[in-house]
Amino acid sequence: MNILDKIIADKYREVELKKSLIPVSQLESSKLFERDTVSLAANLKSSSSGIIAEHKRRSPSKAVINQNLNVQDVAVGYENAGVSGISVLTDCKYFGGSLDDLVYARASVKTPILRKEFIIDEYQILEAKAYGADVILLIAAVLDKNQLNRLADFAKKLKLDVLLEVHDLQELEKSLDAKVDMIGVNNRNLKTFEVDIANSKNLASKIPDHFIKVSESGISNTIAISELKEYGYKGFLVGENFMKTTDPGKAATDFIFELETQFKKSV
Ligand SMILES: O=P(O)(O)OC[C@@H](O)[C@@H](O)c1c[nH]c2ccccc12
Repeated sequence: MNILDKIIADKYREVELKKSLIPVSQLESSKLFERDTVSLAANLKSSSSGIIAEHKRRSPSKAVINQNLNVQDVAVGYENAGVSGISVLTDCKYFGGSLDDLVYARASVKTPILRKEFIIDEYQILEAKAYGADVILLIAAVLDKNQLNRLADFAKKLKLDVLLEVHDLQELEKSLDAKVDMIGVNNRNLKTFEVDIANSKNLASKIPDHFIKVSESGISNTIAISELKEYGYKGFLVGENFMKTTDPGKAATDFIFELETQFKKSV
């Protein structure tokens, strides 16, 4: 069993347990359930920085990244830096996150928030909405075509944006019928942890133009972003590069400043 299989096997058990503890009616009665969501896709279409900055304490590929920070401080720092979106990991066992992280981040910022989770069931989408997310992630590697289409439609009905993540051509082809705004190409293979930005470049031309293209993982400098922009990418998901510092908000501010300076030089 690879790590992704293990995560998903655990996730099915976790979701069954949660369903038995907290009924859907309780999620639907959350105050945040009524909140008007903010669109990440719309932000990425406008001339925003395109940076989606992630709160990630640890990961199976890197062990500890940063355990000393407060999610609210990180979220506010990212918002002040001018990011287009904030991604909050909610998986506990492998990433050290929680739904509490999501709700605390929500309480601190207006920027669209992505619930970064291994979603396999509608119940988790209801949770995302109830805890204040604007966007959910769907991972093509762990869902069949029917699940992808069904979960994407369910999220859209709740007025949540969907970022559909693929890693290779086969996953991309399986995803093309889903009614989502954004396709994310993960530069990290979730089964082997190998990271290569070239993955985004290679798949770019295969993604139809009506999807907003997002490049995910392993982005550690602004040159990589300039290159990815030439391939049509509008969104850039950056985690570790910010989270490994003592002040991720400052790291994001410096990064976006550098990006803008680079852009001005090139025009
Ligand atoms: O820390 P990085 O290399 O900048 O990567 C961020 C993000 O792309 C990564 O955390 C991620 C991409 N897809 C995922 C799916 C599940 C968990 C995590 C992820």
